[in-house]
Amino acid sequence: MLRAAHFCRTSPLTPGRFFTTCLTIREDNTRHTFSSEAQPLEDSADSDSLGEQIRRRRKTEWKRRQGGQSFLDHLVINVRGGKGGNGCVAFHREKWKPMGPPSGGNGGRGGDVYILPTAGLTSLSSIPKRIRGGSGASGQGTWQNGKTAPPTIIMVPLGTVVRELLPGDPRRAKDEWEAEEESLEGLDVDERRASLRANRWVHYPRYAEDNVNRDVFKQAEAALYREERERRWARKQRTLNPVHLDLDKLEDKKLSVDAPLGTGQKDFIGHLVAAGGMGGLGNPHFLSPINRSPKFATRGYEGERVTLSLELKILADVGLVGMPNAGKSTLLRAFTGGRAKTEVASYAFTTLNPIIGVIRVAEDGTFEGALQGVDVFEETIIEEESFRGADAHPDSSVTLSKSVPAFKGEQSDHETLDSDLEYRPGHQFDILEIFRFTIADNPGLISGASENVGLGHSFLRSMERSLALVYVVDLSQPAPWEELGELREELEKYQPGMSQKARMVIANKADLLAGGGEEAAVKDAREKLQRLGEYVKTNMVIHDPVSGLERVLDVVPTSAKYSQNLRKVVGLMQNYVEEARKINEQ
Ligand SMILES: Nc1nc2c(ncn2[C@@H]2O[C@H](COP(=O)(O)OP(=O)(O)OP(=O)(O)O)[C@@H](O)[C@H]2O)c(=O)[nH]1
Ligand SMILES: [Mg+2]
Repeated sequence: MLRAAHFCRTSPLTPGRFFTTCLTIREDNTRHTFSSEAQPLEDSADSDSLGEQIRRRRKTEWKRRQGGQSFLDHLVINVRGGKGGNGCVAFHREKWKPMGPPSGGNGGRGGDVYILPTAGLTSLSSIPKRIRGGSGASGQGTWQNGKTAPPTIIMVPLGTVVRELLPGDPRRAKDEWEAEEESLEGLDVDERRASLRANRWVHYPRYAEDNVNRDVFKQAEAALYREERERRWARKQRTLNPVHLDLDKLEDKKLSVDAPLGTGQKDFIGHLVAAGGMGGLGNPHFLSPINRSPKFATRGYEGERVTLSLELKILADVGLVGMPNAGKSTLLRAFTGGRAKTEVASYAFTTLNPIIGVIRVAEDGTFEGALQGVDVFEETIIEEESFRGADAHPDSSVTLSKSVPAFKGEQSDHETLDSDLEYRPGHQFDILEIFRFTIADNPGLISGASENVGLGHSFLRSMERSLALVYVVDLSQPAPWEELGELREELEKYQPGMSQKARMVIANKADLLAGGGEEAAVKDAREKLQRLGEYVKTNMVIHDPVSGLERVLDVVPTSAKYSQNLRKVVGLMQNYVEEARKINEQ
């Protein structure tokens, strides 16, 4: 196996220009270094925000190196039940009783590992990749049995699907028996036997050699292997019935009346995924008419080892799909009035994990996000700085809002709303709300994502169950239609037929084309939009599986930054969601 360590360092060359140097040390000690000049950072940035930019860029680079394997909606974890405690070899000692009976206690059971759906959690980020149940305590003299380890509970968010990975899956770790087999590889018969014995038996001090030559020990060993064969078979049977849990409800089961007494377990603590190992047997267990003084005991068994894939079903009704920097995150922020905390910045792959926002709509099509009073959705760093400035001077008039003319021909969502003072975001909106749906902002999808270019395309997993997909393209690009074709291709490569879920094309950043309102610019913008519409009409037709009819995607120009024309987008999205929900109900 080729193991490699990576060290990356981003260092300033000249102010504003940065070099990323990566050093890879392979297992065979060969070193591989490469440097790449990163995109220049903003010149105007002060040292604070420069540091912040470097931090963010490093985070993005780290995520890119994961090759699309580390989205927080999907996690593969290795779980081990706790090891059982060892049995004890001891003899009772009392005054005037020199040859007391064997009195070694049994080992305690290893801790079981449970998985419990929990309200209030939203991500899998807090779950470690390796989880191990506690070990049972070893037995002691005077018949003292070891304590059973307490259970370990993995708390997962509601909506998590848990699947056990089966043999053959490269991500699966070896189970307890396979791991032992692996450790014995390359040993000859005697070494193998010695190793197996060392893992299974505890001997009275200085009696190890004597024990292994005695018949009573050999009989006990044969019995142990017979029993082990049965347990091995039972463990194999378990793979025929692997763990598969769909944890989308809170469970409040009462313990069955048959629950063993003294488990001390009153509440439901979850679903058992890996049982702890049995404790070892103390030496009284081997007492027999032909062996009055057993000088051996067994060790505790390893707990079950399973590899689980945890998948968070993010059930967003609508998913935004677009190239990096198209403005998906800005759109989500504008739809939710800045409530959705998703980062916005002018470099590619700012968004590293899918993020969900809720859109609430009133009867007349007003959506709550438009009432938050934010007119301009700036980049996160700029917004943070403005907030800091406003905090420092409470009397100053620094606000995020600034008036920007709507791009010609399109309505501003805020202009129409200013007069409607009865609308208020927050709880007041509850009485007006007639429809609600969720929307997901995704990381950027680029051409070649299926070969793990960029962040790969595995984040689309959370979109599989979306009711509708919406393409977001940057209208200020010279040929936005080319982006569309690439996006569709990547969707299809991820899952054939997925592009059929697309319903709309948002042509964002329209303000950049005709924000000033000059006639020539407006004319150009209109022509570009028309060309985009024609491309969509001829190349992006989808076949509605229900009606059997062909369907043309809607094309809507918007400016996410200045919240323009979003009302129309929300209205259309509402239609798609209503339609899809109706079909799903049938
Ligand atoms: N002028 C203008 N700029 C916009 C608009 N929407 C987004 N931007 C800018 O475009 C840049 C990228 O925006 P993001 O929202 O981060 O883009 P994204 O698609 O989420 O990018 P990734 O997360 O990297 O995939 C930021 O600098 C935004 O301020 C818009 O409608 N008009
Ligand atoms: Mg983004």
